[in-house]
Amino acid sequence: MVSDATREAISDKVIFEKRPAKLPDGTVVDGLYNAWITLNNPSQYNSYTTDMVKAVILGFRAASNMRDVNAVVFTAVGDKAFCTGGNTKEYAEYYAGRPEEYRQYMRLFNDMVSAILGCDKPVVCRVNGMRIGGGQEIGMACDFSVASDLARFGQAGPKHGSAAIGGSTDFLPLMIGCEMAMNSGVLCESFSAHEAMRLGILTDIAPALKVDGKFVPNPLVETRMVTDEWGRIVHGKPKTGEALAEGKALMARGEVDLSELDRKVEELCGKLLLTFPGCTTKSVEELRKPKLNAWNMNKENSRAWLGLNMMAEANMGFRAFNEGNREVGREVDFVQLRRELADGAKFTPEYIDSMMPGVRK
Ligand SMILES: CC(C)(COP(=O)(O)OP(=O)(O)OC[C@H]1O[C@@H](n2cnc3c(N)ncnc32)[C@H](O)[C@@H]1OP(=O)(O)O)[C@@H](O)C(=O)NCCC(=O)NCCSC(=O)C1=CCCCC1=O
Repeated sequence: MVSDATREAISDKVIFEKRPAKLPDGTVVDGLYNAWITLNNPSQYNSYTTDMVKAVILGFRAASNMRDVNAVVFTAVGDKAFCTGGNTKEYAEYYAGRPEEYRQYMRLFNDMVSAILGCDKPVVCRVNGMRIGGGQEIGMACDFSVASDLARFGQAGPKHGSAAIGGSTDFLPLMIGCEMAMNSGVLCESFSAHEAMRLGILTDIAPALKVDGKFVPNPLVETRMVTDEWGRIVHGKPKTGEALAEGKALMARGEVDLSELDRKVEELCGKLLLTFPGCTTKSVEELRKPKLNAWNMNKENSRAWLGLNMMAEANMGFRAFNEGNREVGREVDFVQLRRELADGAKFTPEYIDSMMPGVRK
């Protein structure tokens, strides 16, 4: 149930809140609200469990129907992660080897993405930290994203036994271009908030590190618009060498403060408030169409493939992440796997067990 209460937990790990709407200058507006839907699973980087997916759907549907709600803010607890996708513990310990149940789960996941894309209010993703895997997918389904400049963005599928077909393969080519989409969706190379902004998946970024009481830009990445010796833009790329060491030292001295992120999110919601509601909804609906069309074209096939893949690579990859650790690693030995598959290895339970990190010395 979602009521008009100001704040309530709609599952043990999702909070629904109606916060008073504000004008762009911060003045509170009586009788109007923004609905905040907050993932609350910080110890697992705000990854979503099945129950959380159900609650997110409920939250979006409820906010969509509330006539006094201006916009929806989708965010998460803490400053580490917005969301790192599906809960790998649940994937590894429950869904691995259960293709039909995972297919049912994917009905819910698809409904979550569709609930965001079909929300009758503009949706703002408040990116409080890393947005990875399915987290990136539900984030990109939102209409606007405003991020902490310490956040990182990327996919995990092909490293952990999945494919980024819960939205990213639909949205990324449209939003950042096919080539960078390949980089992210296949190689799983993550990018910084500065790079994400430059590539076009963020509306704005906010400094989040305070050193000696002052905000400083992310000290781990290059923030100047400069090129390397070969003429390639390095803005947003990780610093290296001495600059990186200095950046890390600054990071260690500072503290994370998301107040500037909150100010920017409220300001954006305030700008939305100063528009005709019907015209804004229509504009949002139209501007969503490229994402929605791509999503609707592929989501059912993707669901079926993901279900069956829980017998093979997902079974192996998510278990490897879940059963591995920093010492033995959390990925399979891809070269060994490829060699053995080329020799005809089958995805039997014994073979999957034997591929867990640290099992074969
Ligand atoms: C790269 C990471 C996101 C961050 O790495 P790092 O900063 O080194 O942190 P970790 O030590 O790895 O993680 C900290 C603790 O959080 C737990 N954690 C992180 N992510 C998850 C998760 N998704 N589910 C459950 N728990 C998670 C981690 O285990 C640590 O806890 P511990 O107790 O062990 O200390 C890295 O964390 C990472 O790669 N995470 C997994 C990302 C991932 O594979 N996500 C699922 C992708 S697939 C997906 O989302 C899909 C969506 C719909 C369609 C189908 C699909 O596959």
